[in-house]
Amino acid sequence: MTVTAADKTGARTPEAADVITGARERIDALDDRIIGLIRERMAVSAVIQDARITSGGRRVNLSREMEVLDHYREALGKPGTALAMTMLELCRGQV
Ligand SMILES: O=C(O)C(=O)C[C@]1(C(=O)O)C=C[C@@H](O)C=C1
Repeated sequence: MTVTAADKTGARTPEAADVITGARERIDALDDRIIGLIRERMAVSAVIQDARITSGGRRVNLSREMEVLDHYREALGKPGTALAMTMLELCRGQV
């Protein structure tokens, strides 16, 4: 049995299936860019952490993390805080 575009998208018409297929391609491209930006952020964060640790400091700086969390919450609301916490974990590991 062949799988149609409508099956894959959940759409009930070919027109809706076309819209969804096109929009999903854009989402996949956006996700690739977001992942690239996250990797870039991880590398920059590592530079900061290495400099601080080499100078005798600690990996984590909680006051800065509060600023980052506020930034995301102000931009995206409460789920932004959860997103920022995941981002910080990716960048500095679990605390
Ligand atoms: O800004 C810093 O001081 C960093 O170390 C970067 C960063 C971050 O990824 O945003 C990572 C760890 C710190 O706890 C705070 C923030």
